[in-house]
Amino acid sequence: MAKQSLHELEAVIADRKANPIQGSYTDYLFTKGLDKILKKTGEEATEVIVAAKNDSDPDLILEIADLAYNVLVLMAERGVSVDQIQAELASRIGPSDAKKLKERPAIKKL
Ligand SMILES: N=c1c2ncn([C@@H]3O[C@H](COP(=O)(O)OP(=O)(O)OP(=O)(O)O)[C@@H](O)[C@H]3O)c2ncn1[C@@H]1O[C@H](COP(=O)(O)O)[C@@H](O)[C@H]1O
Repeated sequence: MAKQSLHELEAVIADRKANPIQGSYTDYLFTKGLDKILKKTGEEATEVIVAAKNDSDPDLILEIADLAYNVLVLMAERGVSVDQIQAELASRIGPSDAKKLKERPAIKKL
């Protein structure tokens, strides 16, 4: 199955911002501006909550993908990168996880 990484989608969104294309939904959001992007992000977050609460709703993955796309558009609008989010998440790795990571090479040597 074809996959698209967050970095790849980030690059497409950045390209739409730099080189607007007629009919592009991403360009439509950037043209409407921050308030529209925030409104759509809030709507998509609500749709994720509704789908997650409903066991028989088949659309949870679709709704999470919509939210991820909207958050990436919001990040581009506010100048936040996927790398920055990854660095922030990495900085939160707890002491026990850091210890486990340090122990890995020692285990390999055995
Ligand atoms: N992942 C997405 C993505 N997810 C959702 N959407 C669009 O988001 C819109 C959401 O529909 P809604 O009914 O909520 O909104 P609407 O009624 O169309 O419009 P408004 O409510 O915003 O006024 C749809 O038009 C979807 O096509 C997306 N549009 C684009 N992408 C990605 O962005 C790339 C670039 O897309 P374009 O900018 O359209 O070229 C695509 O190749 C995709 O990878």
